[in-house]
Amino acid sequence: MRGGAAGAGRPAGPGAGTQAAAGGGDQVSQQEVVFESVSKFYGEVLGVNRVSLRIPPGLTSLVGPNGSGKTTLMNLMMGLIHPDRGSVSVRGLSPKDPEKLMRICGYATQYDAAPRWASGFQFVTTGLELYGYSKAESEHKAWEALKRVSLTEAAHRKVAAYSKGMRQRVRLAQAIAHEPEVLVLDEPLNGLDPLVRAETIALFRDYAAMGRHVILSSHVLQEVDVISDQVVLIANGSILAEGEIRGVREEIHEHPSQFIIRCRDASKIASLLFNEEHVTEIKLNEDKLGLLVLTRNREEFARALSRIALSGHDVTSVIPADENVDALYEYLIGGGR
Ligand SMILES: Nc1ncnc2c1ncn2[C@@H]1O[C@H](COP(=O)(O)OP(=O)(O)OP(=O)(O)O)[C@@H](O)[C@H]1O
Repeated sequence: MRGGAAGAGRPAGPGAGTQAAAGGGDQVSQQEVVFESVSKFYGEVLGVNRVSLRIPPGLTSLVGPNGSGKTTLMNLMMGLIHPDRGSVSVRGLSPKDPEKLMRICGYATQYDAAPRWASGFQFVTTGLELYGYSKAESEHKAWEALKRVSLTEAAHRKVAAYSKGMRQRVRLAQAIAHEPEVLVLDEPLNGLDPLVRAETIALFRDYAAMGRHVILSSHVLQEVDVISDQVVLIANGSILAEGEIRGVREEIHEHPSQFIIRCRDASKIASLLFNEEHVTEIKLNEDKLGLLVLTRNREEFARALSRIALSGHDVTSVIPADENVDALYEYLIGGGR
């Protein structure tokens, strides 16, 4: 199902079973968010490409650089956009049925959407009234939600006077106010100070512990790795790796590096490198003067090649074949640097 992000192949990894399995049982999908071979284009621009994913209840983080497709996946789940190909279902519901979907979903976009003229309390209450709750019910639920995000003191102040972190929290309050089973939050930890961040994460964990879905996005794996039950790494509209963090980290660490070797006798060097345990694949050039080597261990590869050169084989040059892929993995694992 790969879309070939930056040309990366995906090694088989342990994962948490979030990868879509063909013909998954209907009973299971009633409890999951399912993408089946979903593609979405914005005109010529790729949003996501052939994404297949099963997200079980719990806390799942979508992680990837700017423009990788995180918001597109969230908007597809919430029925704000529809796939060009494939299908999406959210706990058995189609996103094309917004009335039912909105009853079980809460969505906080990354945009600072709360109207400045309203107080935090009015903003959350109005949202609930639109869901059909009575005024009294709406006010009660709004107050409870504002309590959950520690905004009761500022509840009657205008949103215009809120800090960035407070505006982030009032949107979270609006998303949780009707106690949805599926909470989708686009970059919800942006702009929060450490104390509020810790409280917010505790709220997510409480939600997840109740068997609900909490699906959030982040640019930075390190921001969400320890808090997530599963992570989904996205680049260029395709899933790079997904599952429990340990398995995903292993996949990243073990992703093969590619090198092009130019040399006099490529067949001989290929046969010597083939004995190395870290070498996963070798392709010989037709001219027999070059080869492409995939290795899981750059240091071992460098040592092996030095040994080969020192034993009299002529190696003209060695160049990394795909620095973009390496840089992407380094970005993901290195905290978005
Ligand atoms: N409305 C749109 N019109 C045209 N292209 C779009 C639109 N929305 C998204 N895209 C493109 O689709 C791709 C995926 O974008 P998306 O917003 O899903 O990524 P993202 O991972 O959420 O990025 P960020 O971290 O910056 O929010 C990008 O190339 C983006 O430019």
